[in-house]
Formats: sequence, structure tokens, C-alpha cells
Amino acid sequence: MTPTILTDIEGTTSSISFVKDVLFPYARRELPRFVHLRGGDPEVRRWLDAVATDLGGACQDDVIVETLQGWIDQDRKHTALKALQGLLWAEGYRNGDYAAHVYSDAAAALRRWHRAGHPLAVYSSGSAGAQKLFFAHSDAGDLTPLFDAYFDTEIGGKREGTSYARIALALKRPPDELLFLSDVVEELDAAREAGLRTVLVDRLEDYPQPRTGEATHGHTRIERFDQLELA
Ligand SMILES: CSCCC(=O)C(=O)COP(=O)(O)O
Ligand SMILES: [Mg+2]
Repeated sequence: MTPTILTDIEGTTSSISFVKDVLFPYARRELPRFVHLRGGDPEVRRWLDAVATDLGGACQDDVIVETLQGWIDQDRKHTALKALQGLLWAEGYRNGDYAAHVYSDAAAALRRWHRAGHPLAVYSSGSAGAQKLFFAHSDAGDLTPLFDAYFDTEIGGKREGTSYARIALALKRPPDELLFLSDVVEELDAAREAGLRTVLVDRLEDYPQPRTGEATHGHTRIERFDQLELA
């Protein structure tokens, strides 16, 4: 059996610090200008209107911007925020303001697994558009040719078992032929509930206190991708 590998991004292929200290502050800072300039574009307006609906109906763009900045501060995984962040980050990648961080062991393993014939897919709270940009502009080069599919919270939340069942259906694979890698045990619990195989990626750079014993919730634990044994 050649398992399909489904991977999370933040804390798994890539450092939490890059997302929290580079991407999020960039989006927070650039949001007012972005909404002012591009708030009329249908692909931007659609998501601003979704935020307004969440706030109870029509409201000023200034209020929407403040709400979105508050959600960034709280690390809310709201689909509209994630879609807007993706559109904003595109500008940063294009201008060369940053390259996406990917751990060298992750880039090497993804390339090795792809060569060995393992289908690869991503499931992140970041929008599918943001995921493609992320891997296209990584510090390990363009990794997008390695991936067959990208899933975001439009398929459901990462802590809900049904999301993983839907991903298995979309990939046309039985759940137990999917192996999900994540740094968040609650996401792994949901994936296991749907029948997926699971691995906790417990990187010391991101989690200085190793999660061992009960803290792993019984998921296989690795600190680097090269420790993963694919049966
Ligand atoms: C597409 S990169 C940005 C990741 C992001 O916005 C995020 O919230 C991280 O969530 P993940 O599910 O990858 O841990
Ligand atoms: Mg993560």
C-alpha cells in the first residue's frame, strides 16, 4: 500500500514563527490599504461581505478592517479572513518581501515521497490559494509540482472528523490509506476518528517542551520528517 500523505503547514512543514511573526503582521499592516484599493474587486468584496454578514449585516469597511485585524490577533481560523490573507500575501511574495519557510527535512522528505510515488496533499487553515502561493515561493524552491490537492476550511474545520472523511472522498482513497501529519493533537484526534492514520510532528523549534506520554493522545510522534517510517 502506498499511503497518500496529507500534511498541515504551520508547525508541521514550516515554522510557527514564520506564520506568526512574518505573514500575520504583514496582513495586519497592509489590510487597510488593501481594502481601500481592492475592496471593489468581486473576489475581495465577496469575503468582506461575508465578514459583514457575520457582524450582523451591512457595515463600513473601516469596521470590517478592525474586525479582521482583531481576528488576526486572536489567530481566528475564519474562512473569510484566511481567503483575504491569501490575496494579501500574494502581493508580498510578488514583491519579494519574504519567502515561505519550509524546514529542510520537510522539503527533502516531500521530494523523496513524491519520487517514491506517494500522492501528496495539503490541509491547512490557510486558504487553498494561500497554500499554493506558500509552496510556490518557499525558501526550498517551488514545491507545488509535488502536490496533487490542497484543502482548506471550506471543506470543514480541522478539528472535525467529517472534514477528513470528505477529504478521503475527494481524494478517492479509503481513509486508512491516508496519513495525516500535524502539530496539533486535536486535529489528529479528528482525523483518527475518521479512520485516517496519524502522526504528531513535534518540532523542538516550535514546541520546546516535547509532548510525550499522554500528551501525544496515542499518536505516533516524530520531531522531523526523516523519522517517519512509511509502511
Ligand atoms: C497557507 S500558510 C498560512 C497558514 C495559516 O494561515 C494558518 O492559519 C496556519 O494554519 P495551519 O492549519 O497550517 O496550522
Ligand atoms: Mg499546524
